[in-house]
Amino acid sequence: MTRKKLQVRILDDRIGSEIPFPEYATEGSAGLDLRACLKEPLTLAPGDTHLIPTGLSVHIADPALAAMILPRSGLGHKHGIVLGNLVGLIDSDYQGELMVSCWNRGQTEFTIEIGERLAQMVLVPVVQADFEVVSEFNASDRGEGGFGSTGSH
Ligand SMILES: O=c1ccn([C@H]2C[C@H](O)[C@@H](COP(=O)(O)OP(=O)(O)OP(=O)(O)O)O2)c(=O)[nH]1
Ligand SMILES: [Mg+2]
Repeated sequence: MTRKKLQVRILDDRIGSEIPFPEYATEGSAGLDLRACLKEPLTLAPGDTHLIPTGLSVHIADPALAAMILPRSGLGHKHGIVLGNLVGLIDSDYQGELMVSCWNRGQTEFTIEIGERLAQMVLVPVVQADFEVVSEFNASDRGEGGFGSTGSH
């Protein structure tokens, strides 16, 4: 197993005690759960979106990496708590606090407790593009077909 060293700053002194430090839940987990670093519980009414601090910042530093913030399936499916931006992308040069945009897309209010696991962060490889402007592409099997062009089933 290869792990990447990732610099992290702890911005709230409750992290590591009252609010656990993020860790992989199992050996095979892809994501690190990010927790709500709130001063008090926060109730999201149906339709509400709130930007919630995590109490942590990371500096990925390597442009060949990024982090994605993804919803947790249980919160999203059972309680309608997903991300206001659908997916969060953390740039390798971002040094600010990791924030989670929480959107209650459900029909009932939901209370986010202090330290609740809200979302998960996944480190992903990135390839930056170097655009080469051309007038034509070499022909491919698909060509310009998309959006269902290969049939309805
Ligand atoms: O869920 C998220 C999404 C983004 N960010 C931080 C890290 C990211 O590197 C930065 C900018 O995000 P993005 O590029 O998606 O937002 P933008 O609206 O394009 O803002 P900017 O103009 O700052 O790039 O905000 C978070 O903390 N949480
Ligand atoms: Mg941006």
